[in-house]
Amino acid sequence: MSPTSPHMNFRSFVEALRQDGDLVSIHRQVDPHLEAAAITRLVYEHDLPAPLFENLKGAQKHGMFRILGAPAALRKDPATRYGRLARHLALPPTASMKNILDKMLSAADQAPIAPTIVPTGECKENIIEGDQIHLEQLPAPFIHKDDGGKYIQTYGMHVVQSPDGKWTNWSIARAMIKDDKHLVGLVIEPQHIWQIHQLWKKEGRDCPWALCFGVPPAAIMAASMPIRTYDPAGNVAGADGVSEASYVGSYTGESLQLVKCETNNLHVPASTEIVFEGTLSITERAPEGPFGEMHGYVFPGDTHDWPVYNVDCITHRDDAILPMSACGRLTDETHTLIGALAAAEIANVCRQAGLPVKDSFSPFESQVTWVALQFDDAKLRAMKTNSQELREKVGNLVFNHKSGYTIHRLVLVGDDIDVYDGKDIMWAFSTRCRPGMDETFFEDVKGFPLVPYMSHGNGSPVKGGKVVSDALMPSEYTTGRDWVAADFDNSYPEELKNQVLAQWENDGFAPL
Ligand SMILES: Cc1cc2c3c(c1C)C(C)(C)C[C@H]1C[C@@H](c4ccccc4)[C@]4(C(=O)NC(=O)N=C4N2C[C@H](O)[C@H](O)[C@H](O)COP(=O)(O)O)N31
Ligand SMILES: [K+]
Ligand SMILES: [Mn+2]
Repeated sequence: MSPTSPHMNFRSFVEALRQDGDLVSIHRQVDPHLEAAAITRLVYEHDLPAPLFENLKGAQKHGMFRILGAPAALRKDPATRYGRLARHLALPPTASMKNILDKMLSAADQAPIAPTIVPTGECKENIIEGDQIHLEQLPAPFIHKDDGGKYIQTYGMHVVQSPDGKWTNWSIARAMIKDDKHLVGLVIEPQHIWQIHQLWKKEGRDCPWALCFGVPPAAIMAASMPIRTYDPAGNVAGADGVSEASYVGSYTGESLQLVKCETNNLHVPASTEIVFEGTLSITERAPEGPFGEMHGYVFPGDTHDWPVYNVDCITHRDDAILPMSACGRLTDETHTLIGALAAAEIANVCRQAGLPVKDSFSPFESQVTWVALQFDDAKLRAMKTNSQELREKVGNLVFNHKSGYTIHRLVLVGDDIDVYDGKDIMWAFSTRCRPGMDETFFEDVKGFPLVPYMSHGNGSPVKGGKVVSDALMPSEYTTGRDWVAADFDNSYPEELKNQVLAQWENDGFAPL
């Protein structure tokens, strides 16, 4: 029996949400065609408990399957805003986003802990092979009314490995059902699944593949992060980083338990809810999309050819649960995970390059197209640099690194700004960054085609459109901040503030 703690076992994670009062089990029959996603979308837009659809129309015997919506979205109570994410990492429900991202980064300079191969696990409770496989008969969700198909894959973990076996990658990439035996989905440059697919193209063989729905929550966090592992010697193994499995081992402090697939030599977490095994074709492509995506848009009819996945075998737990991200406008996993984890890795890359970046976050108000980088003001001054030089240095570093792929604006701020507070970032950007003069634009870097102004805008969908906006004031480069903020914290003497706070409720105000 594999570990049963919530961050290491998806089923235990669902039970932990129930205990937290952060789960709504729906027993009435719900239609996976739009209805389950509609409920989940409303949950996202109001930060409500995660919906567990226990009785999907068309669900088969031995429970194939139930759906958990909103697996890593926000909780309404500000005190436990990120509690569902915290549960992915065995952090307390009151953990801040900084606690969560620091935990994810803690592995970057620790020795990796390799996974352990075990003989069997819960994911082997049911095995369906060959002509028993009928993907079209599964209660797969149709998520947005203008989508191009049933996106069964929005929160599962792809497992692929380089032909030499040295590099195993775990990542999330969308895929929809193509027909009874095939999926089709984005395999896009520079993602690791794309890099490994390219290696198999050179080999001239289809890429062995597994897709794991309902993996240990600590694993799906690394799957969503553009990590590179820096081994103690500072080398980056593999082409561009390796082994999310070992990275997960580092930040959980325990070795993940994996079992071998039935039909290939890949390994998957033993407690996975549902495993698809097969190959990612190096030749076959098919029309895919559109899909209501992370920036909040679906462009009807916007279909493109992408690689086909061939499903040879399905294994699953009894009463299996499929996690679903009905992504779009704020606030879902494409914001809480993609933006946040890219921001964390970008800060890591900046620090590795010697830049005094203390903190970073991707503000939800920017639909995670921006990252704010908080500089240590004293160390900035010691650099004896200037705005233009710093903008060029940061832009050339980040916009040419894979972790910067999804980000189109970097906002440089001082350490009086809380990067986790969107209001703070907008205040600094709006009042300290002179449009044009304090900005450096980058046209000769890789652009992110999922951003609507790229895919459906006026320029190249895949090149340029990026900017470093410096919201550090000139004084921060030289003498230090030469202003006082006109707010309660900064514009009143300490003892007066204490007196006002002590009198607050007596004066008739509600507690702050
Ligand atoms: C958490 C999460 C991450 C996602 C995605 C989604 C969710 C919920 C859905 C809902 C399916 C929407 C699309 C959004 C879409 C997308 C496409 C490109 C870039 C960002 C997002 C894409 C996707 O379809 N393709 C892709 O290549 N990467 C995605 N990521 C980002 C990657 O998981 C992330 O980049 C990792 O770092 C990859 O690992 P790697 O570094 O290569 O080992 N999806
Ligand atoms: K990853
Ligand atoms: Mn990777």
